[in-house]
Amino acid sequence: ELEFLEDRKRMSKKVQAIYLWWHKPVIDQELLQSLPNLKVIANSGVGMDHLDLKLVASFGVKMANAPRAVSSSTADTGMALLLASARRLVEGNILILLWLLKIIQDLPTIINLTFSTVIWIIGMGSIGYKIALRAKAFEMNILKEQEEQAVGTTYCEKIDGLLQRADFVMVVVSLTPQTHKLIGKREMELMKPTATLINISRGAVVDQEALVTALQTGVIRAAALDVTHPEPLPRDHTLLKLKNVIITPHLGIKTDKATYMITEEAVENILAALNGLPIPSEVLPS
Ligand SMILES: O=CC(=O)O
Repeated sequence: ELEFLEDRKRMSKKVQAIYLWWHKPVIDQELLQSLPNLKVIANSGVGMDHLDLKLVASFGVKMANAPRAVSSSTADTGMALLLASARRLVEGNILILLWLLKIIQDLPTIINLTFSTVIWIIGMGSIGYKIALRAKAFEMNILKEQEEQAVGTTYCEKIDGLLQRADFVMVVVSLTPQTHKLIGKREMELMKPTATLINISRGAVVDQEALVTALQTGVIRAAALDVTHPEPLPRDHTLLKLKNVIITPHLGIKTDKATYMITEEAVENILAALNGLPIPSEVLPS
């Protein structure tokens, strides 16, 4: 039996599974208390930062996300941003007019990806792994230390050297209290002045104030962001005005096939939970 609900207050007590469609409905204590039969919440994406995992688990409710459906799409978006920034595609699309009108003669230099260009992928989960595959295909160098997978307490000791060596820093890590503003002023100052920061995780993983300053003062070359904090940014936000930034509206997984694939994965997770089987993409509270 399926119910499509806009108004969470109308949710029947019989509900056993919720498919969270782009963070809706909001799951809080009140809702969980009102659903005594709830067994599983399946999320329509990979990031679970909108859910209080511990709270949900304390009600004996299982949770699942959809990494199979979203990893490749998100990795493609990350690479598209990397390429667009390196090859100045967005700027080039504007410059073509000035060039054909002979207003400009000299075109800007674009950045090479091959020949010892180094990418550091922060967050070697299912998306990070797919980015690594793509970066390899572009003959980029992936930092060996990646495998050490350092998010957590050992992170601070490791992060500095990697930031200093990377030409492209791709942020893919989940947003948690530990990764909030993980990339701040200090981290950006460690980066090469020629480096590019790409964020496809969550806006709050990067300190946006510090990013604005870093981009304005040449601390780093450029940024390419599919995520910001908040989304969308207010109209007068400086990030929207800087020439060395590309921003897309959280397009990460919004492909033509995504809705189908994500829903299919969510249904698999829900059916497994309802039948008491192992949930393929179960997410546990950390
Ligand atoms: O943002 C997209 C996701 O969390 O999968």
